[in-house]
Amino acid sequence: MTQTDAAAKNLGDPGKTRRVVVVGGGTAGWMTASYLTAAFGDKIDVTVVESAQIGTIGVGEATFSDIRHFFEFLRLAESDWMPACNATYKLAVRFENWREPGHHFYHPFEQMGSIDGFPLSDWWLRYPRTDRFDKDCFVMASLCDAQRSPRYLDGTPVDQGVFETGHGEETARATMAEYQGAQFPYAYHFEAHLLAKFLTKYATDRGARHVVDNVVDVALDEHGFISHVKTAEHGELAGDLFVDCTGFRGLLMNKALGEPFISYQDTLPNDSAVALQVPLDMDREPLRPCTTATAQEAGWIWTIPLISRIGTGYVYASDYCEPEEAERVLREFVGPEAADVEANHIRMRIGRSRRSWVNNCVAVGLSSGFVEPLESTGIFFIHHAIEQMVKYFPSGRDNDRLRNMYNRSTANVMDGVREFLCLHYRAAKRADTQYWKDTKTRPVPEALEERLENWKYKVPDAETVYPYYHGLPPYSYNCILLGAGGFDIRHSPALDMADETAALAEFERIRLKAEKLVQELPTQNEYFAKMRENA
Ligand SMILES: Cc1cc2nc3c(=O)[nH]c(=O)nc-3n(C[C@H](O)[C@H](O)[C@H](O)COP(=O)(O)OP(=O)(O)OC[C@H]3O[C@@H](n4cnc5c(N)ncnc54)[C@H](O)[C@@H]3O)c2cc1C
Ligand SMILES: N[C@H](Cc1c[nH]c2cc(Cl)ccc12)C(=O)O
Repeated sequence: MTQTDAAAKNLGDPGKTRRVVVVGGGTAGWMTASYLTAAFGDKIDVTVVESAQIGTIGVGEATFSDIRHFFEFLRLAESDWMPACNATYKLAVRFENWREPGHHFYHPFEQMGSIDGFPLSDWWLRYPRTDRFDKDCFVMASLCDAQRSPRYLDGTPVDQGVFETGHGEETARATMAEYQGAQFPYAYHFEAHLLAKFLTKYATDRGARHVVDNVVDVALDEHGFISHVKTAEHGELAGDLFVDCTGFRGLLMNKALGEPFISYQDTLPNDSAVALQVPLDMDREPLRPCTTATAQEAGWIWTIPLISRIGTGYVYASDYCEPEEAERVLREFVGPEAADVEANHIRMRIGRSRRSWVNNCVAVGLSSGFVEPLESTGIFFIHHAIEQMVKYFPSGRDNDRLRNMYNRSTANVMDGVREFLCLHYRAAKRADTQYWKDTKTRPVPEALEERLENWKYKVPDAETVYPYYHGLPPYSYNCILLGAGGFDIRHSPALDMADETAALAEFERIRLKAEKLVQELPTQNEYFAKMRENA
């Protein structure tokens, strides 16, 4: 649709927000364009402008289980998008060597039970069945160790309960906020550039305009609102709302509008990464249904199994490790398969924009904020931002209240995830290098210091974790604290007197359910080999 078409559709009404210009064609840009077209159809006019010269970040392949709501909102079933994105399932993050060499534990997608008002983790501290908190309290930990698929070969999902949406699995349409309390049993891994390509078609098939060009200037009016962006070859792109999806550069939000950036670097020092895309033959190599985070001397290496390749990379602190050393460590970790693969070195901007919505500009993705991908939160931030953008969508220009509510919500999500990541380093037992020694003394957000002291006496629960919505449930904190081994946590004194019968029965129920599912479920390799056969 040309700008004149948009005018003809009365899209230029100053009292309405009808023309949305998205600058950037990475995961953030195309997730935003797709979601807005799904939300508002032809009531708004969406244009995406992306540079052919400036690349996307090229990584970002593991997700939260909440991402299911994004695809459902677009009315997409897994069969619609997973094959196009070489996607696999993710049951958990597997943390290796965070406690000591050779040790691993999981942070799974599975609610943790409670007995007589006490979390299962508290009962486990009083009556530990084994030395594996994760396997004793979560069925999924055993499925991860056995590298099982979360679906049977006929496609039936492992836990029917999570799909009771009232609409059937394929057409449920909901936001993350509507599902608080429920817990889907798995998330996904997918190839980032293939997802962007898939969503480009999804959005343009539904009317979004795609302009491949460089934005060379951002024009502000006398009120500091963006009137248009100027492109190298396609003239001016006018709009009512501009979405900055330009990545770490924050072209509109931080450069044109001058919105300050709040760094998290003092508490999260990992500011660099080097990534490899390593070919994988799923007929010969296992497809572990987890994202793996393997601790290293100055950071950690991610391993993300996809249908055709492994996404892997070393996230490290440049104060402790040079890029060349990081690449050497990564290549040694991967082995000979990495020999002919080009490395992608990335400098990460850790922190967030003070505000992510200023005047008529909303930043989404890396331009809004980012923390290292230890818990796969980048795409969750995008998804949350887009849902909130629709929730607080402006009627015109006078929307201070909507903007303020949006900015508070966005800041809380990122500040909360920051705390959760800081916890990983404080809770990690290892202290064998200066990097790991420093994790024990490095400052953390003040509120977290207080929470850490409290958690030594009482496992984390809804009353004692970060109080605002940030995507992570209390059980996630228990997984990290009791998995990483660096904290001595006491059980509640009440459990010295309470009857433990029901708790011990619950541990046995978990053990038997895990045993049964490991016997019944296919491996992820078997599942996707079957899907390939049926294609
Ligand atoms: C090392 C690393 C690992 C990560 N792993 C994960 C993960 O496992 N899970 C997860 O959820 N997230 C992860 N992330 C975050 C994830 O990669 C990003 O959130 C996601 O890719 C969104 O990026 P983006 O679209 O904001 O920016 P980018 O991908 O950088 O895209 C920026 C876009 O802006 C365009 N652009 C820039 N300037 C201009 C201009 N002047 N004119 C026109 N176009 C312009 C570019 O062409 C590009 O299309 C990771 C990030 C890093 C750095
Ligand atoms: N909103 C939850 C967040 C969550 C719960 N468990 C995990 C495990 C991992 Cl590895 C990442 C995020 C979460 C969800 O998306 O499931």
